[in-house]
Amino acid sequence: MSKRVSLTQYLVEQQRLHGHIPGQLRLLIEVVARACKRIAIAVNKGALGEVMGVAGTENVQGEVQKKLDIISNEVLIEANEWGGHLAAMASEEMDTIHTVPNRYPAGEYLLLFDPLDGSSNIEVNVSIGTIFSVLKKPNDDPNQIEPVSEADFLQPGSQQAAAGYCIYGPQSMLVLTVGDGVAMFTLDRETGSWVLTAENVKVPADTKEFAINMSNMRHWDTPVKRYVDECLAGQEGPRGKDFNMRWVASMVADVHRILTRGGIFMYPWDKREPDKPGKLRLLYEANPMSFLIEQAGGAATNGHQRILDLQPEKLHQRVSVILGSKNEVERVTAYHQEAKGG
Ligand SMILES: O=P(O)(O)OC[C@H]1O[C@](O)(COP(=O)(O)O)[C@@H](O)[C@@H]1O
Ligand SMILES: [Mg+2]
Ligand SMILES: [Mg+2]
Repeated sequence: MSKRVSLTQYLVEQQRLHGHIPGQLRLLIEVVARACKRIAIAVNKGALGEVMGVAGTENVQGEVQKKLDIISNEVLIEANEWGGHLAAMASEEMDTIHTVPNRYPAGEYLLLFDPLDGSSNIEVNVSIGTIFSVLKKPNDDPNQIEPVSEADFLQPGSQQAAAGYCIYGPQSMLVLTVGDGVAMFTLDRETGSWVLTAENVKVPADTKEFAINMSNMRHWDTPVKRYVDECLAGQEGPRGKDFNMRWVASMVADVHRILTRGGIFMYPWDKREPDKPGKLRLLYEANPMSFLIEQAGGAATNGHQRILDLQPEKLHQRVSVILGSKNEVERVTAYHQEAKGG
């Protein structure tokens, strides 16, 4: 890759080649990328800035909010509020949707985000990130401005127009798909621009690396326990090969590793909270990551169904997540079928 290609150049070229990035979508992606650059700078300041510690409030999920959860949420709202490209936003850190004030021309898109992913790693200087998903506003009749409702956001992940994440690690990187493969950009801190550093990213179908929070093992369902036991049995076991394990506890970092070298990531249902399908959120964690993984040739299920086919019922609903290298995801999913007697 000789000539340095900026995010805008890449989007314009992709539009020329595939025609999937109309002006408003390009603008939206550029605005989100700029907001992530501001969050990257705040994260990078660490204890030198006012970003560490708790905010003293709880979000709709009942989780203690970190200062950086709030700061990142505000940066994204502020950056996108002037409208022109989107009609409303939804966030992990906001109970309900945030519509763009109608003094601005409402745009065609809806933006959903996890403003700060991996919150438990903020204070320990481990990679964290921002995850985003873009949907089209349904029945977008330009002649009648229908007020946007929460129901407009409840679209299956297969309807996403774009998805991505920004990882704030040793490098800040933006990883993006608009449905024509996955591209990665690295933030050049000297010029402040996102520079294309990888495109047509592919996840290998096979892997010897699994990621799951092992401390929950006693709470797992049989199919997950069986799969992990077989990985741990290694060469002498039914898989006939040794597996390695990784768990960063930042979904962005675990998924970034998988997009970079393969692997399987699991945050399955467990009986600690049996009424909850899982810990991770469908609309702004599982759907965008599943779109990226599938666009890179991987797979993503909840153990039973393709995540992108799930019909959302609530804005903050949770889901069991199994994603990554295709053959491993299919194996874990098959174990769920077998357990169901399928
Ligand atoms: O602490 P655990 O149970 O290992 O959970 C880690 C998971 O929780 C998360 O931190 C949840 O995301 P948030 O930090 O955005 O709430 C994921 O990034 C990560 O995969
Ligand atoms: Mg998260
Ligand atoms: Mg979060």
